[in-house]
Amino acid sequence: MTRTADDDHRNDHDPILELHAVSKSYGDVTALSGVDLSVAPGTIHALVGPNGSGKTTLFRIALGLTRPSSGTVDAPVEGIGPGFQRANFYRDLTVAENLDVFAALTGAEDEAWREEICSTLRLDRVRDRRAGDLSGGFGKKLDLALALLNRSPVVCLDEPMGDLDDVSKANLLDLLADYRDEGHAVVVSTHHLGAFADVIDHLTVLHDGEVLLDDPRGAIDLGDHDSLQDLYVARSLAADRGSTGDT
Ligand SMILES: Nc1ncnc2c1ncn2[C@@H]1O[C@H](COP(=O)(O)OP(=O)(O)OP(=O)(O)O)[C@@H](O)[C@H]1O
Repeated sequence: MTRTADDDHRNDHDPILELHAVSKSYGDVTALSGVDLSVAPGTIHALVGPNGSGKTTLFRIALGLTRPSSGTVDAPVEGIGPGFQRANFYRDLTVAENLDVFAALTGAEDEAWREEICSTLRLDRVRDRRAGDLSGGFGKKLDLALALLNRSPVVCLDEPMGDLDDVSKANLLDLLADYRDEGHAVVVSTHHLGAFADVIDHLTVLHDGEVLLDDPRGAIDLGDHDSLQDLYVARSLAADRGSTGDT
């Protein structure tokens, strides 16, 4: 369910995106089972989990692209900026034309912001290139630019680091941290938790369609683990074995 303008009496600290008891089945495959998720404004919220744990399904439900089998979604009336694992742009248009079309479709009028995104992601050099001819990394950058273009209060980015060069990765982390600091929420689904370790504010771990861990960064006790990545892997392995994974 998307909030309507009349419903939208959020204050600054209310969650910007919430899933309540969301389940999704495909035939006899349970992709998600009773998932609650609450994303706060001004946070970078990482969503991790082994292959097949339900991350993409959760994103698609949050974005309204897939209907949950049960449960509800409370999303902002302004919409969510989607950044997909697979390219989501018009392949026959140039990069610049894609940016123009998406800006027109979403009412994104802030030219300075568009320029900042393009220079941060080093997209400038391929502005006149047909989008379908872009390399994997530049295709990912164009998807990211389109997701961020209209400054949605929340963006959901699926594996945003995939195929990016190291300079662009560093720039993207800075851009996302700034975006967060302006009060927006950034939800990142990734298999590279370590790359986001310095910027994330909240971690949700999915395992077999259920929430295994869901805590603000400051509340996570690493125990004997050296990093969030190590903790996540240990918890996931323990869940596979049916134990708690606490050290
Ligand atoms: N359209 C579909 N039809 C049938 N099963 C599906 C469909 N989409 C997802 N699934 C199943 O739902 C489960 C969760 O898949 P999902 O793609 O959400 O996981 P994921 O965590 O994003 O995985 P990965 O890390 O490999 O991208 C998997 O068992 C998958 O096979």
